[in-house]
Amino acid sequence: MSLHVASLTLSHFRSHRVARLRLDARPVAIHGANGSGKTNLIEAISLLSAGRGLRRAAAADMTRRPEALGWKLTAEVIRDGETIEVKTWSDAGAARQVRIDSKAASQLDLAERIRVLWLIPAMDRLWIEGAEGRRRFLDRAAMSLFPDHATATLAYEKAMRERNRLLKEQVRDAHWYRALERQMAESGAAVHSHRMATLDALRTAQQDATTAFPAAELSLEPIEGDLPETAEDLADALEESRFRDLAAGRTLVGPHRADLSGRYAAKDVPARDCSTGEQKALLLSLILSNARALKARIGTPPLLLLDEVAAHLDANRRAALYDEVCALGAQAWMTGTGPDLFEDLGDRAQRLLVEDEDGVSTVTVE
Ligand SMILES: Nc1ncnc2c1ncn2[C@@H]1O[C@H](COP(=O)(O)OP(=O)(O)OP(=O)(O)O)[C@@H](O)[C@H]1O
Repeated sequence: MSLHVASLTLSHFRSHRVARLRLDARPVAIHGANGSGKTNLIEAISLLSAGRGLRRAAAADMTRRPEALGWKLTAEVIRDGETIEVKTWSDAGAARQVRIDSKAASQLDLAERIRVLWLIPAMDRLWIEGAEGRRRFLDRAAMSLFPDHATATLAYEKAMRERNRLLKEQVRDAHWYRALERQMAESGAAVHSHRMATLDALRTAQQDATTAFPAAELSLEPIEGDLPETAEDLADALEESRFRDLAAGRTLVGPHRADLSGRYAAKDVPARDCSTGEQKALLLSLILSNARALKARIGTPPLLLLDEVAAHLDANRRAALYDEVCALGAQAWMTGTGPDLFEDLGDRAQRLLVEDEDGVSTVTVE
Protein backbone atom coordinates (compact mmCIF):
# COMPACT_ATOMS: atom_id res chain seq x y z
CA MET A 1 0.00 0.00 0.00
CA SER A 2 1.44 3.36 -0.96
CA LEU A 3 0.72 7.00 -1.57
CA HIS A 4 2.61 9.21 -3.96
CA VAL A 5 2.27 12.32 -6.07
CA ALA A 6 2.67 11.23 -9.70
CA SER A 7 2.23 14.63 -11.29
CA LEU A 8 1.99 18.19 -10.07
CA THR A 9 1.32 21.49 -11.82
CA LEU A 10 1.72 24.77 -9.97
CA SER A 11 0.34 27.95 -11.50
CA HIS A 12 1.11 31.33 -10.02
CA PHE A 13 1.87 29.75 -6.68
CA ARG A 14 4.23 32.02 -4.70
CA SER A 15 7.58 32.25 -6.56
CA HIS A 16 6.52 29.60 -9.13
CA ARG A 17 4.89 30.92 -12.31
CA VAL A 18 4.22 27.59 -13.99
CA ALA A 19 5.90 24.35 -12.94
CA ARG A 20 5.01 20.90 -14.27
CA LEU A 21 6.46 17.77 -12.69
CA ARG A 22 6.13 14.04 -13.27
CA LEU A 23 7.30 11.85 -10.41
CA ASP A 24 7.62 8.24 -9.38
CA ALA A 25 6.89 6.80 -5.94
CA ARG A 26 10.41 7.27 -4.52
CA PRO A 27 11.36 10.01 -2.03
CA VAL A 28 12.03 13.41 -3.63
CA ALA A 29 15.33 15.14 -2.78
CA ILE A 30 15.05 18.85 -3.60
CA HIS A 31 18.13 21.04 -3.67
CA GLY A 32 18.66 24.67 -4.55
CA ALA A 33 20.09 27.91 -3.18
CA ASN A 34 18.48 29.86 -0.34
CA GLY A 35 15.33 31.61 -1.50
CA SER A 36 15.07 29.61 -4.73
CA GLY A 37 11.55 28.26 -4.02
CA LYS A 38 12.05 24.84 -2.38
CA THR A 39 9.78 25.47 0.60
CA ASN A 40 7.17 26.99 -1.71
CA LEU A 41 7.17 23.73 -3.67
CA ILE A 42 6.58 21.53 -0.63
CA GLU A 43 4.03 24.03 0.68
CA ALA A 44 2.08 23.23 -2.49
CA ILE A 45 2.26 19.51 -1.60
CA SER A 46 0.94 20.29 1.91
CA LEU A 47 -2.16 21.78 0.26
CA LEU A 48 -3.01 18.39 -1.24
CA SER A 49 -4.49 17.65 2.18
CA ALA A 50 -6.87 19.69 4.35
CA GLY A 51 -5.98 22.94 6.06
CA ARG A 52 -3.90 26.01 5.38
CA GLY A 53 -0.70 24.18 4.52
CA LEU A 54 2.65 24.14 6.21
CA ARG A 55 3.01 27.90 6.60
CA ARG A 56 -0.60 28.25 7.79
CA ALA A 57 -0.87 31.08 5.27
CA ALA A 58 -4.04 32.77 4.10
CA ALA A 59 -5.06 31.64 0.58
CA ALA A 60 -4.52 35.21 -0.67
CA ASP A 61 -0.86 35.27 0.47
CA MET A 62 0.04 32.30 -1.72
CA THR A 63 -0.80 34.00 -4.99
CA ARG A 64 2.22 35.02 -7.04
CA ARG A 65 3.10 38.67 -6.57
CA PRO A 66 3.00 41.19 -8.14
CA GLU A 67 0.30 39.78 -10.44
CA ALA A 68 -1.85 38.46 -7.52
CA LEU A 69 -4.29 36.78 -9.90
CA GLY A 70 -4.85 33.76 -7.66
CA TRP A 71 -3.14 30.37 -7.76
CA LYS A 72 -3.93 26.83 -8.81
CA LEU A 73 -2.48 23.39 -8.09
CA THR A 74 -3.35 20.27 -10.04
CA ALA A 75 -2.06 16.86 -9.00
CA GLU A 76 -2.45 13.19 -9.72
CA VAL A 77 -1.95 11.27 -6.52
CA ILE A 78 -1.75 7.49 -6.61
CA ARG A 79 -3.13 5.83 -3.52
CA ASP A 80 -2.96 2.03 -3.31
CA GLY A 81 -2.98 1.82 -7.11
CA GLU A 82 -5.93 4.21 -7.56
CA THR A 83 -5.51 7.66 -9.11
CA ILE A 84 -6.94 10.63 -7.23
CA GLU A 85 -7.11 13.84 -9.23
CA VAL A 86 -6.87 16.87 -6.99
CA LYS A 87 -7.42 20.42 -8.09
CA THR A 88 -7.21 23.19 -5.52
CA TRP A 89 -7.11 26.90 -6.14
CA SER A 90 -7.87 30.34 -4.85
CA ASP A 91 -9.13 33.10 -7.09
CA ALA A 92 -7.68 36.48 -6.23
CA GLY A 93 -8.25 36.88 -2.51
CA ALA A 94 -10.99 34.23 -2.20
CA ALA A 95 -11.02 31.14 0.06
CA ARG A 96 -9.45 28.03 -1.38
CA GLN A 97 -11.58 25.57 -3.31
CA VAL A 98 -11.08 21.85 -3.80
CA ARG A 99 -12.15 19.38 -6.48
CA ILE A 100 -11.42 15.68 -6.27
CA ASP A 101 -11.87 13.68 -9.47
CA SER A 102 -13.61 16.71 -11.02
CA LYS A 103 -16.23 16.97 -8.25
CA ALA A 104 -16.45 19.73 -5.67
CA ALA A 105 -15.10 18.33 -2.42
CA SER A 106 -14.75 19.44 1.16
CA GLN A 107 -11.46 19.68 3.02
CA LEU A 108 -12.58 16.72 5.14
CA ASP A 109 -12.81 14.64 1.92
CA LEU A 110 -9.27 15.67 1.15
CA ALA A 111 -8.06 14.87 4.69
CA GLU A 112 -9.54 11.39 4.42
CA ARG A 113 -7.96 10.64 1.03
CA ILE A 114 -4.51 12.21 1.34
CA ARG A 115 -2.54 12.46 4.59
CA VAL A 116 0.49 14.72 4.75
CA LEU A 117 2.87 15.20 7.69
CA TRP A 118 5.66 17.74 7.92
CA LEU A 119 8.61 19.00 9.87
CA ILE A 120 9.69 22.57 9.10
CA PRO A 121 12.21 24.98 10.66
CA ALA A 122 9.37 27.01 12.26
CA MET A 123 8.81 24.01 14.56
CA ASP A 124 12.37 24.14 15.93
CA ARG A 125 11.28 26.09 19.01
CA LEU A 126 8.20 23.94 19.66
CA TRP A 127 9.38 22.73 23.08
CA ILE A 128 10.49 26.20 24.17
CA GLU A 129 7.67 28.43 23.07
CA GLY A 130 4.03 28.50 24.22
CA ALA A 131 1.57 25.64 24.69
CA GLU A 132 -0.48 26.67 21.65
CA GLY A 133 2.16 25.41 19.19
CA ARG A 134 2.45 22.10 21.04
CA ARG A 135 -1.35 21.66 21.05
CA ARG A 136 -1.38 22.39 17.33
CA PHE A 137 1.36 19.79 16.79
CA LEU A 138 -0.64 17.18 18.71
CA ASP A 139 -3.85 18.17 16.94
CA ARG A 140 -2.20 17.77 13.54
CA ALA A 141 -1.10 14.27 14.52
CA ALA A 142 -4.64 13.57 15.79
CA MET A 143 -6.19 14.86 12.54
CA SER A 144 -3.90 12.62 10.50
CA LEU A 145 -5.06 9.58 12.47
CA PHE A 146 -8.69 10.67 13.03
CA PRO A 147 -9.75 13.15 10.32
CA ASP A 148 -12.96 14.04 12.23
CA HIS A 149 -10.76 15.49 14.98
CA ALA A 150 -10.87 18.68 12.89
CA THR A 151 -14.68 18.75 13.05
CA ALA A 152 -14.69 18.26 16.84
CA THR A 153 -12.03 20.96 17.30
CA LEU A 154 -13.92 23.47 15.16
CA ALA A 155 -17.22 22.74 16.97
CA TYR A 156 -15.52 23.18 20.36
CA GLU A 157 -13.84 26.44 19.36
CA LYS A 158 -17.03 27.85 17.87
CA ALA A 159 -19.06 27.16 21.04
CA MET A 160 -16.22 28.51 23.20
CA ARG A 161 -16.06 31.75 21.23
CA GLU A 162 -19.79 32.24 21.90
CA ARG A 163 -19.35 31.45 25.60
CA ASN A 164 -16.40 33.87 25.81
CA ARG A 165 -18.55 36.55 24.23
CA LEU A 166 -21.18 36.07 26.96
CA LEU A 167 -18.45 36.16 29.62
CA LYS A 168 -17.01 39.40 28.23
CA GLU A 169 -20.47 40.95 28.18
CA GLN A 170 -20.81 39.87 31.84
CA VAL A 171 -23.99 37.88 31.13
CA ARG A 172 -24.75 36.11 34.43
CA ASP A 173 -28.01 34.29 33.70
CA ALA A 174 -27.20 30.53 33.68
CA HIS A 175 -29.85 29.95 31.04
CA TRP A 176 -27.63 31.47 28.31
CA TYR A 177 -24.75 29.16 29.09
CA ARG A 178 -26.40 25.73 29.28
CA ALA A 179 -26.73 24.82 25.60
CA LEU A 180 -23.28 26.20 24.75
CA GLU A 181 -21.64 24.34 27.60
CA ARG A 182 -23.35 21.10 26.50
CA GLN A 183 -21.91 21.59 22.98
CA MET A 184 -18.48 22.37 24.42
CA ALA A 185 -18.67 19.32 26.70
CA GLU A 186 -19.51 16.95 23.87
CA SER A 187 -17.04 18.27 21.29
CA GLY A 188 -14.38 18.89 23.98
CA ALA A 189 -14.58 15.28 25.22
CA ALA A 190 -14.13 14.09 21.61
CA VAL A 191 -11.09 16.39 21.21
CA HIS A 192 -9.60 15.03 24.43
CA SER A 193 -10.19 11.39 23.58
CA HIS A 194 -8.68 11.78 20.06
CA ARG A 195 -5.62 13.41 21.61
CA MET A 196 -5.22 10.59 24.17
CA ALA A 197 -5.66 7.94 21.45
CA THR A 198 -3.04 9.77 19.37
CA LEU A 199 -0.55 9.74 22.25
CA ASP A 200 -1.17 6.00 22.65
CA ALA A 201 -0.65 5.41 18.92
CA LEU A 202 2.59 7.45 18.96
CA ARG A 203 3.86 5.56 22.02
CA THR A 204 3.19 2.19 20.39
CA ALA A 205 4.80 3.32 17.12
CA GLN A 206 7.90 4.51 19.01
CA GLN A 207 8.17 1.24 20.96
CA ASP A 208 7.85 -0.85 17.81
CA ALA A 209 10.58 1.01 15.99
CA THR A 210 14.23 0.12 15.87
CA THR A 211 15.36 3.63 15.17
CA ALA A 212 18.37 5.89 15.52
CA PHE A 213 16.08 8.65 16.70
CA PRO A 214 15.52 9.16 20.42
CA ALA A 215 12.11 8.28 21.79
CA ALA A 216 10.05 11.15 23.21
CA GLU A 217 7.93 10.44 26.24
CA LEU A 218 4.72 12.40 25.81
CA SER A 219 1.92 13.35 28.15
CA LEU A 220 -0.98 15.75 28.13
CA GLU A 221 -1.03 18.07 31.15
CA PRO A 222 -3.47 20.78 32.23
CA ILE A 223 -1.98 24.28 32.22
CA GLU A 224 -3.69 24.64 35.62
CA GLY A 225 -6.25 22.64 37.64
CA ASP A 226 -7.65 19.53 35.99
CA LEU A 227 -8.19 18.25 32.48
CA PRO A 228 -11.76 16.87 32.43
CA GLU A 229 -11.97 13.70 30.33
CA THR A 230 -15.64 12.88 29.83
CA ALA A 231 -18.44 15.11 28.52
CA GLU A 232 -20.11 14.98 31.98
CA ASP A 233 -16.91 16.03 33.77
CA LEU A 234 -16.30 18.84 31.32
CA ALA A 235 -19.92 20.07 31.58
CA ASP A 236 -19.61 20.11 35.41
CA ALA A 237 -16.22 21.82 35.27
CA LEU A 238 -17.54 24.54 32.93
CA GLU A 239 -20.52 25.20 35.19
CA GLU A 240 -18.29 25.34 38.27
CA SER A 241 -15.80 27.61 36.55
CA ARG A 242 -18.41 30.12 35.35
CA PHE A 243 -17.94 32.56 38.25
CA ARG A 244 -14.15 32.56 37.83
CA ASP A 245 -14.51 32.75 34.03
CA LEU A 246 -16.75 35.83 34.35
CA ALA A 247 -13.96 37.58 36.27
CA ALA A 248 -11.36 36.53 33.67
CA GLY A 249 -13.63 37.26 30.69
CA ARG A 250 -12.74 33.90 29.10
CA THR A 251 -13.07 30.14 29.58
CA LEU A 252 -10.39 28.77 31.90
CA VAL A 253 -11.13 25.05 31.75
CA GLY A 254 -11.27 22.57 28.86
CA PRO A 255 -9.03 20.98 26.24
CA HIS A 256 -7.81 24.41 25.06
CA ARG A 257 -6.03 24.59 28.43
CA ALA A 258 -3.96 21.47 27.84
CA ASP A 259 -0.25 21.35 27.14
CA LEU A 260 1.82 18.62 25.55
CA SER A 261 4.78 17.73 27.68
CA GLY A 262 7.74 15.95 26.08
CA ARG A 263 10.79 14.30 27.64
CA TYR A 264 13.88 12.77 26.09
CA ALA A 265 13.14 9.29 27.43
CA ALA A 266 16.67 7.82 27.48
CA LYS A 267 18.14 10.84 29.28
CA ASP A 268 15.04 11.58 31.36
CA VAL A 269 15.21 15.32 30.75
CA PRO A 270 12.45 17.66 29.55
CA ALA A 271 12.61 18.21 25.80
CA ARG A 272 12.98 21.97 26.33
CA ASP A 273 16.32 21.38 28.13
CA CYS A 274 17.75 19.27 25.30
CA SER A 275 20.30 20.56 22.77
CA THR A 276 19.03 22.08 19.52
CA GLY A 277 20.02 18.94 17.59
CA GLU A 278 18.37 16.69 20.17
CA GLN A 279 15.14 18.70 20.05
CA LYS A 280 15.08 18.35 16.28
CA ALA A 281 15.77 14.60 16.54
CA LEU A 282 12.88 14.24 19.04
CA LEU A 283 10.51 15.99 16.64
CA LEU A 284 11.71 13.89 13.74
CA SER A 285 11.23 10.79 15.86
CA LEU A 286 7.63 11.88 16.51
CA ILE A 287 6.91 12.62 12.84
CA LEU A 288 8.30 9.23 11.83
CA SER A 289 6.28 7.55 14.61
CA ASN A 290 3.20 9.39 13.40
CA ALA A 291 3.86 8.04 9.90
CA ARG A 292 4.32 4.50 11.22
CA ALA A 293 1.16 4.82 13.34
CA LEU A 294 -0.77 5.96 10.27
CA LYS A 295 0.56 3.10 8.21
CA ALA A 296 -0.45 0.67 10.97
CA ARG A 297 -3.93 2.20 11.17
CA ILE A 298 -4.91 2.67 7.54
CA GLY A 299 -2.31 0.57 5.74
CA THR A 300 -0.91 3.47 3.74
CA PRO A 301 1.99 5.75 4.77
CA PRO A 302 1.49 9.52 4.46
CA LEU A 303 3.37 11.96 2.25
CA LEU A 304 6.20 13.40 4.33
CA LEU A 305 7.56 16.93 3.95
CA LEU A 306 10.91 17.44 5.64
CA ASP A 307 12.10 21.00 5.12
CA GLU A 308 15.81 21.55 5.82
CA VAL A 309 15.92 18.51 8.07
CA ALA A 310 18.87 16.63 6.52
CA ALA A 311 21.30 19.54 7.07
CA HIS A 312 20.73 19.43 10.83
CA LEU A 313 21.46 15.75 11.27
CA ASP A 314 24.87 14.16 11.73
CA ALA A 315 25.90 11.65 9.06
CA ASN A 316 24.67 8.59 11.04
CA ARG A 317 21.26 10.02 11.73
CA ARG A 318 20.95 11.25 8.15
CA ALA A 319 21.62 7.73 6.86
CA ALA A 320 19.10 6.39 9.42
CA LEU A 321 16.48 8.90 8.25
CA TYR A 322 16.90 7.81 4.63
CA ASP A 323 16.70 4.12 5.60
CA GLU A 324 13.53 4.81 7.60
CA VAL A 325 11.65 6.73 4.94
CA CYS A 326 12.56 4.07 2.38
CA ALA A 327 11.44 1.27 4.75
CA LEU A 328 8.17 3.12 5.37
CA GLY A 329 7.63 3.34 1.62
CA ALA A 330 6.73 7.02 2.05
CA GLN A 331 7.22 9.59 -0.68
CA ALA A 332 9.24 11.95 1.50
CA TRP A 333 9.89 15.39 0.02
CA MET A 334 13.15 16.60 1.51
CA THR A 335 14.84 19.95 0.94
CA GLY A 336 18.43 21.08 1.35
CA THR A 337 20.78 23.61 -0.16
CA GLY A 338 23.22 21.13 -1.77
CA PRO A 339 22.93 17.78 -3.57
CA ASP A 340 25.70 16.30 -1.34
CA LEU A 341 23.18 16.12 1.54
CA PHE A 342 21.27 13.48 -0.38
CA GLU A 343 24.22 11.43 -1.63
CA ASP A 344 23.49 8.51 0.73
CA LEU A 345 20.11 8.07 -0.92
CA GLY A 346 21.75 6.96 -4.17
CA ASP A 347 19.09 5.85 -6.63
CA ARG A 348 16.57 5.30 -3.84
CA ALA A 349 15.37 8.89 -4.49
CA GLN A 350 14.55 11.15 -7.41
CA ARG A 351 16.15 14.60 -7.49
CA LEU A 352 14.83 18.05 -8.25
CA LEU A 353 16.83 21.24 -8.68
CA VAL A 354 15.05 24.50 -7.85
CA GLU A 355 16.55 27.73 -9.15
CA ASP A 356 15.62 31.37 -9.00
CA GLU A 357 15.66 33.25 -12.30
CA ASP A 358 14.84 36.93 -11.81
CA GLY A 359 12.30 36.26 -9.08
CA VAL A 360 10.74 33.25 -10.82
CA SER A 361 11.42 29.71 -9.54
CA THR A 362 12.20 26.96 -12.02
CA VAL A 363 12.17 23.27 -11.18
CA THR A 364 14.25 20.71 -13.09
CA VAL A 365 14.02 16.96 -12.67
CA GLU A 366 17.64 15.73 -12.63
N1 LIG B 1 3.35 35.30 -2.96
C1 LIG B 1 4.60 35.33 -3.44
N2 LIG B 1 4.87 35.81 -4.68
C2 LIG B 1 6.13 35.83 -5.18
N3 LIG B 1 7.20 35.40 -4.50
C3 LIG B 1 7.00 34.91 -3.25
C4 LIG B 1 5.69 34.84 -2.67
N4 LIG B 1 5.81 34.32 -1.43
C5 LIG B 1 7.12 34.07 -1.24
N5 LIG B 1 7.83 34.42 -2.33
C6 LIG B 1 9.30 34.32 -2.54
O1 LIG B 1 9.67 32.98 -2.75
C7 LIG B 1 11.07 32.91 -2.56
C8 LIG B 1 11.48 31.50 -2.23
O2 LIG B 1 11.01 31.11 -0.97
P1 LIG B 1 11.23 29.66 -0.34
O3 LIG B 1 10.86 29.80 1.10
O4 LIG B 1 10.55 28.62 -1.11
O5 LIG B 1 12.81 29.47 -0.47
P2 LIG B 1 13.73 28.21 -0.15
O6 LIG B 1 14.26 27.70 -1.44
O7 LIG B 1 13.01 27.24 0.72
O8 LIG B 1 14.91 28.92 0.63
P3 LIG B 1 15.74 28.59 1.97
O9 LIG B 1 16.80 27.60 1.56
O10 LIG B 1 16.33 29.92 2.28
O11 LIG B 1 14.77 28.10 3.00
C9 LIG B 1 11.42 33.97 -1.54
O12 LIG B 1 12.37 34.82 -2.08
C10 LIG B 1 10.10 34.72 -1.34
O13 LIG B 1 10.26 36.12 -1.32
